[in-house]
Amino acid sequence: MTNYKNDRRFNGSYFLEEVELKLKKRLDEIRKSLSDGQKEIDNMQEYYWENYTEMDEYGYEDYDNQQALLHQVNANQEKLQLKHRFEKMLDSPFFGRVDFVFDGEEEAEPFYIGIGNFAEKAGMQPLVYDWRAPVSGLFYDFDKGPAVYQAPAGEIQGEILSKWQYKIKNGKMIYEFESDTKIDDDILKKELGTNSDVKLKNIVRTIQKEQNAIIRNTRDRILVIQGAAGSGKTSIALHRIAYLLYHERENLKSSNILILSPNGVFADYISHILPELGEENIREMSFDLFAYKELKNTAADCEDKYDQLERIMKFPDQEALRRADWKQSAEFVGEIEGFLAMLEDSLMDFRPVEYRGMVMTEEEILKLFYYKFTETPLLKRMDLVRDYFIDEWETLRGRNISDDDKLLLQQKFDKMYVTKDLYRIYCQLLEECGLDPLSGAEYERRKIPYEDVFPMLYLKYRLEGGNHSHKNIKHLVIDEMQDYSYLQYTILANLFSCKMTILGDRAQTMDVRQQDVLKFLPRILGRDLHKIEMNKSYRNTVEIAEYAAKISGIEDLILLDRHGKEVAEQTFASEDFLLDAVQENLNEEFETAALLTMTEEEALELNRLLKLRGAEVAYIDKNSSSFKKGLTVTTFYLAKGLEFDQVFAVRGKEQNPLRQQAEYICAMRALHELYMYEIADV
Ligand SMILES: Nc1ncnc2c1ncn2[C@@H]1O[C@H](COP(=O)(O)OP(=O)(O)OP(=O)(O)O)[C@@H](O)[C@H]1O
Repeated sequence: MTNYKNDRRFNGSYFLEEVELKLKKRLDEIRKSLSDGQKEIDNMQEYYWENYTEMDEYGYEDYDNQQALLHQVNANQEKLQLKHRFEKMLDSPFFGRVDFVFDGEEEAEPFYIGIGNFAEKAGMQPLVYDWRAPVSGLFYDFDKGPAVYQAPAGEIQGEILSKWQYKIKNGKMIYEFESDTKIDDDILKKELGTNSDVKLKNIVRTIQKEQNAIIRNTRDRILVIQGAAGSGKTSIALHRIAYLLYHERENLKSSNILILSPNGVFADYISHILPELGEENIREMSFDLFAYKELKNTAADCEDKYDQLERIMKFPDQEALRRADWKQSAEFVGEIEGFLAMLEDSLMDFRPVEYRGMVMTEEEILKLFYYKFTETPLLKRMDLVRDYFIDEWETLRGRNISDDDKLLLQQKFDKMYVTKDLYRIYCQLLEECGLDPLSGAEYERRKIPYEDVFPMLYLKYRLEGGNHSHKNIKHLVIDEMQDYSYLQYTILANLFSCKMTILGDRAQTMDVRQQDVLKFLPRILGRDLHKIEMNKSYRNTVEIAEYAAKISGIEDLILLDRHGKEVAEQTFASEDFLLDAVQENLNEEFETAALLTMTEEEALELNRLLKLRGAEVAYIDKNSSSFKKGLTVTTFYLAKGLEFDQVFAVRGKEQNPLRQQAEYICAMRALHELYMYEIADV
């Protein structure tokens, strides 16, 4: 074996200089080619406008021109993406290196790993490998010694001689060292010890082995990750998407992926990771918002999930809680199904239809309705009977029915439904179940309570058929899985039959009881779902995580050995004293801090008092779409999924049924310092 240590390729600093030169050269070439490409596009357009009147009458020439133009535009678009990636890489071309000897060979090969592939010329062997490339798996999964990775051609075996980690900033080597262990704990602690940001960080430099296994899992159709707060679920889900986009780029585009996320602030918080990893951003949607849009023709307004939470905390009524829970359960889905079977008769008032000499008897209608079109959802079925009638009439008479008459016929057939109003039908369902119907008869006065939003949506789909606008979605990501009910998953399973990554933490359920969705998910999504548990928490210091674990009763949490200040608990006589303490403890050296309350009313009041003191604060409400550096005031439920360097949590009142979960959620938002405050009852 040659002394590979003398080879310049094995010296990170030399290699950095070389790569930077080559990156710059390649960037110059791309810029030139982009500008040539743009000139070509301009020329093509000019040629088109000058000549289009003389092009052949069949449009062949026109078509060829358009195709050539499209081809050039696409080529430029690809070059532009490459340019963005290389510009980013110029700042930090690589962060790791594995020296690997392939089985049967003598010499080691250095594999440098960065956020993207980089080769001196397109098609040449990369100088730097994308962190998602097969060979990069060596960096995340193995120590020194025998190692394997999965290449497209099969398993590649060999030996890792050494592993290196680098920190490069603005093109300068900040540090480089050889590390024996997987991803050195010291580096991880250093990364985690830094201040938080208003955006979630990318973790490519320090992905852990168990996290890597989830990111690179392409085998399982449905992957469910139950992970403790701060275990990296959201980070992993986003890196997994980047990985899948890289590996399945032939048939998976960013437009084929959808994230179901809890709210706008969270969506903004995670929005930059994919672009940072060189991928396009993906669509994000709140399931609540989706439901409201679907029901906008049924009622003028829908209650918000957060309004329901506020009500539970302010007026805890056991009976109401039980009812709301029941309406989201498998049992209620069964009730709806029973009701639907009954509706087949009770909703109908059949009568013969006569039109210009042709009569369809009641018996004929019944036959079509209950036999021929029985598979069609109830509220859509009569349309088929009507179309059948129109078809028959037009065939017999040899002429078409006018649009006005068709409308008239539609009214005749529609009259056979006692009502087509989903809201009224839903009220009937509630009455059948012995519950009070909803109030407000006219559309403008209707506001659907949150507990009825998804049952009504379920009923709508069963009566009218599902929404098919998501047919192009090939991968669905559901974050905060514990906050979706049996009924919601049933609806989701009907809307999406694609691959899914589902992640959450039962200890952070925003309900009175913790919910383990894994108890019912296999029944809804199929038995082939794969469940993974993650108990290691990365976000907080040991002091904070241990304190939070006590609140929730979690015992199996594994903590990274990062220490900080003890958690401070204090009771104050008034809000003013509490705010004095917040302002005293606010540390300017941190980037972000949050004052978290249980209810919106408390958050608004503390925000108002802080503003009166002239403090610079940002307030997050349910319509906010981002959060800012400095101090933020909000409720625990809107802070879910986010993290802050310092957290000042204001504990709830004893009778608040969400108190335990809320305190756990607040505590786990803190990276470095946690203050648990209380205002004494007077
Ligand atoms: N391998 C890693 N390297 C560096 N940082 C990591 C790693 N894994 C997780 N983190 C950090 O830990 C913190 C928590 O990650 P993330 O928000 O993804 O966790 P989560 O499980 O979704 O948390 P929660 O359920 O509380 O919202 C983030 O700051 C993230 O950057």
